[in-house]
This record gives sequence, C-alpha cells and structure tokens, in this order.
Amino acid sequence: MIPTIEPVTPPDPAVASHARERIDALAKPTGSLGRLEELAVWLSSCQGSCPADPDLRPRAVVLAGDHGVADQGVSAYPREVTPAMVRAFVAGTAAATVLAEQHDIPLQIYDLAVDDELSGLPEEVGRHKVRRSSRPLNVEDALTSDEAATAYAAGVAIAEEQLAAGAGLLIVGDLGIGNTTPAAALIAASLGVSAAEVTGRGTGIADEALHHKTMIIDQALQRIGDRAADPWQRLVALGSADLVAAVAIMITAARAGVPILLDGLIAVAEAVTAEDLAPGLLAWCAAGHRSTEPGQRLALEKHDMRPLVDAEMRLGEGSGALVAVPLLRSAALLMSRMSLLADL
Ligand SMILES: Cc1cc2ncn([C@H]3O[C@H](COP(=O)(O)O)[C@@H](O)[C@H]3O)c2cc1C
Ligand SMILES: O=C(O)c1cccnc1
Repeated sequence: MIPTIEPVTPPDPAVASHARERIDALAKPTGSLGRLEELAVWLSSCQGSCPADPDLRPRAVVLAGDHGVADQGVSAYPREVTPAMVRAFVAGTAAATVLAEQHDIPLQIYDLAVDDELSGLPEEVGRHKVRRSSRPLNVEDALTSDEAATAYAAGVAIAEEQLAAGAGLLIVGDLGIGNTTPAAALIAASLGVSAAEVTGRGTGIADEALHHKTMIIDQALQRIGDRAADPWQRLVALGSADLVAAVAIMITAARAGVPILLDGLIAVAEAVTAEDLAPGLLAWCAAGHRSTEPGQRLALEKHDMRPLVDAEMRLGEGSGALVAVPLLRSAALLMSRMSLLADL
C-alpha cells in the first residue's frame, strides 16, 4: 500500500513580508545582521507570527538503521558500530546527545532497522522497529512496498508524538553504518545527476573504496532505471526503514506547521525526497550546516538553500543542526527584542 501523500502548504508569505519590514526597521544598518535576518523572516513565517517567538521548543529524534549495502566495502567502519552507538545514545554519550543536552533539547533515539535485538534498552527505543537492516540496494530493492509503508506509518506516529509533546522546531538525525550510500543515491535520483557527483567519503573511506562506492551507487541507479522518476519507488528501491520514516516525520511536521532544521547528507537526502513526494515541504526547512559530503552541498545548491554553519562537520546524528540552533534562537531574539530605529 502506497500512503497518500498530499502537497504541503508553504509558510504564510504575508507574515514573511511583514517580518522583512520589521527586520529592516530595527535599530541597525539595513542588512547588517546578515543571514540572521533571512532566518528570522523564515522562522516568523513558519510560526505565522511577527515578531518570531524566541521560545523555539526544539526537539530532536534520531532514527537508527542498518543497510544491506554496508557489507560491500562502502564504509570505513563495521556495521556492529550501529547498535553500539544506539547504546551510546541511550547513555547520553553520543555527539548528538552531548550537543542536545548542551542546548537543552529533548532527544529521542529510535531503532527503526538496526540489525541487532538491542536487548535491555528502554522499550521506547524499539517501539517503532520495522525490520532488521535493509537489502543491498545495488542488487535488489532495499525494502518491499509493505515495509516502506510500515516505515512511513512509523514516521507519522513518531512525528505525532513529537507534536503532541509540544515541538516548535524539529531536528531529524540519522544513525547507521553505510547510510551515506543510500542517501547519496537518493540525492542523485532526485536531482538527476550522476553517482560521481554525489558520492563522498562518509566515515572516511580512502580513494579505492570511494571509487567502489561510486560504482555501487551507479549500479543501484542503473538497476532501478525509470523508477527513479517516482519518489516513492526511489524510497522502496534505494532507501531503508529509517530513511522512509524520516521522510514521513518531515512531511507530518511541516503539514502541522512545525519547521525543520536540516542536518547533513542523510537529512538533506530525506528532505529533497520529501519535497518530491510532497511539494512545498522544503519551504518549512532551513539548512543547519554544510556537510563535507558533495551530495549534500549539491542538493542544497540546487534547491537554493544556504547552510547556516560550515564547521567542516561530517557526522550526521543531527549534530550539524544541533550546533545551528543557537543562531536560530539569536535571530528570533533580535527580532523580538531590538528597538526600532524610528523609536530611538
Ligand atoms: C562511531 C561512529 C559514530 C557515528 N555517528 C554517526 N555516524 C555516521 O556515519 C555513518 C555513515 O557513514 P558511512 O556511510 O561511511 O558508514 C552513520 O552511522 C552516520 O550516522 C557515525 C559513524 C561512526 C563510525
Ligand atoms: O553529512 C552527513 O550527514 C554524514 C557524513 C558522513 C557520515 N555520516 C553522515
């Protein structure tokens, strides 16, 4: 069953122009707050109010899953790292959990498709599990259509929980050895570009493995042929339960009027696929950071999205979005607290 996915109404342009006027009227030279100005305008239009509310109520979810393709020499690390990292998340010692704690952002890790029982962890972690791993995308479809539909429903459920908990801004992070391969493949299919243009070193593979990874992505794209034109077919063929669920989370949040701060390659792959499925989605997204991954860079450029932070990070987990949250908060605070030039 293919879920019915409607387009997303973009944020209110009338609020955006009101916000632009206010920013220009603040006690500062026009344009002097640079990128923070467009950020404040975006946030204001997403919130539907001017000035923007600095109480962002950000929340983060990280979706973990393994990938069949990870056995084919595409990563610098073995797949056993994925379950070990899920445990680090639960312990609060993963990079993303450290950053989330620093910024006081609730973060929940979910196992969507880790190839491990992950026994002994809180029940919440495994509540949305779809299957163990996905199939190797260069050889066969990563998911069945039913598995993809189950993963989509899991993402909708996760988003609804976050919305019910009061999310005002959502970060979707990834975790899973091998996942830069499906993410790059999804970006190539969405943008209609070659494997060579999107394939990066992920966790840090050397030249030979990079060449091999490019070939695997090319094989996957050749294998699916014309199906690449259909974003749902792309998810079934090239995705994974965690990637599909993340797409659903983004679409559900945007439809409910909750903006999304994007992370690196994986989050951007999810967002561009979500845009293809539900046009209007990307207008609810801001690019948190620029990853060193070429596919992320290219996708952001093609969609005219400028990342807030460029700290040469290449981790995933939502880390690049988490470090950008203070900038977003600053943008909203400035807009709401600064005096107007005319009132001085
Ligand atoms: C210890 C460790 C922690 C991570 N946290 C995120 N990733 C990131 O790197 C992986 C993707 O890169 P590739 O496609 O090259 O495998 C994913 O787990 C992603 O979340 C990690 C990777 C490792 C090794
Ligand atoms: O950009 C990312 O999200 C990324 C890069 C390398 C490894 N994992 C994630």
